[in-house]
Amino acid sequence: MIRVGVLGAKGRVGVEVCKAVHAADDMELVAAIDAGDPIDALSAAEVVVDFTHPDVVMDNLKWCVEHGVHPVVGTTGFDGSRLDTVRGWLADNPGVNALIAPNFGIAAVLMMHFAQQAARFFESVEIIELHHPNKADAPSGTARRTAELVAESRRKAGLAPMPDATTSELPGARGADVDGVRVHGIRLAGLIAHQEVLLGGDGETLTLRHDTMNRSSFTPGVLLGVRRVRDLPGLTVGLEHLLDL
Ligand SMILES: NC(=O)C1=CN([C@@H]2O[C@H](COP(=O)(O)OP(=O)(O)OC[C@H]3O[C@@H](n4cnc5c(N)ncnc54)[C@H](OP(=O)(O)O)[C@@H]3O)[C@@H](O)[C@H]2O)C=CC1
Ligand SMILES: O=C(O)C1=N[C@H](C(=O)O)C[C@H](O)C1
Repeated sequence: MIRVGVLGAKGRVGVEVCKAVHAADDMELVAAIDAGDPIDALSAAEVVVDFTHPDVVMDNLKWCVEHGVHPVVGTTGFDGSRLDTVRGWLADNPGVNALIAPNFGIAAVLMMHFAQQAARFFESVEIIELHHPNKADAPSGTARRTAELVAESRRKAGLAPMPDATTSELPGARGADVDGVRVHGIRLAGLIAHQEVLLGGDGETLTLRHDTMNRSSFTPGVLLGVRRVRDLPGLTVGLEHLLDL
């Protein structure tokens, strides 16, 4: 049995993670912590799943690593500098591993993978992410990561910057620039989490679209991460590394 703790246990995703861990034959839910609860309850866990908030996730991660607990993190807000900080903590605490994934949905991971594969064939790529209005961060972690993967593919293929003749714009009208890729964020009541990657070339376009219909869709990926994190040395970023893509 894997002893699992959950941080953000009363949140939209945390509730689903607790249910999934509870239902798994090979896991025991030893701690379910939310804001204001003492974190020490997590000492009984081997693996901790974090779905909290970008403002608190670094403190949570530090606690886990320093207490020999392997974190599996779905919380977003990670940039290169935060990831380097986590790598430093892990280097100081050998034997502890961490998995951070901007999206644990299998279809979302495939969408990112397909975008990365397709990017080198197109002059233009832009990303539209659409989420519920209670989301704290923009752009979404998934969109940020997709843009980085697209940019990496374009660099490897030696592509020129994307054509864009805009010389006059209202601030924000062209979205955020993530590694040279434009990302547009929609916050709309009724939505959960959705993303389109638009790829354009000479006389044709390709649109990759992913839709999250319910938050239980994240739990198979989370459980996979919980089962595997102890055997993944150091920091792993992205669920794709656990899938045979
Ligand atoms: N990687 C993935 O697949 C996915 C990632 N996410 C990300 O996960 C994060 C959470 O999303 P969501 O569930 O919608 O958010 P919610 O706001 O619904 O849930 C977060 C929960 O964490 C609690 N919390 C806040 N601070 C702490 C703390 N220090 N310790 C323990 N619990 C705390 C919050 O309490 P309170 O409300 O009282 O502050 C809340 O109950 C976001 O960053 C989101 O982008 C979401 C979906 C999928
Ligand atoms: O906040 C959310 O809801 C989601 N957050 C993650 C992100 O920022 O990419 C994953 C998914 O989009 C849902």
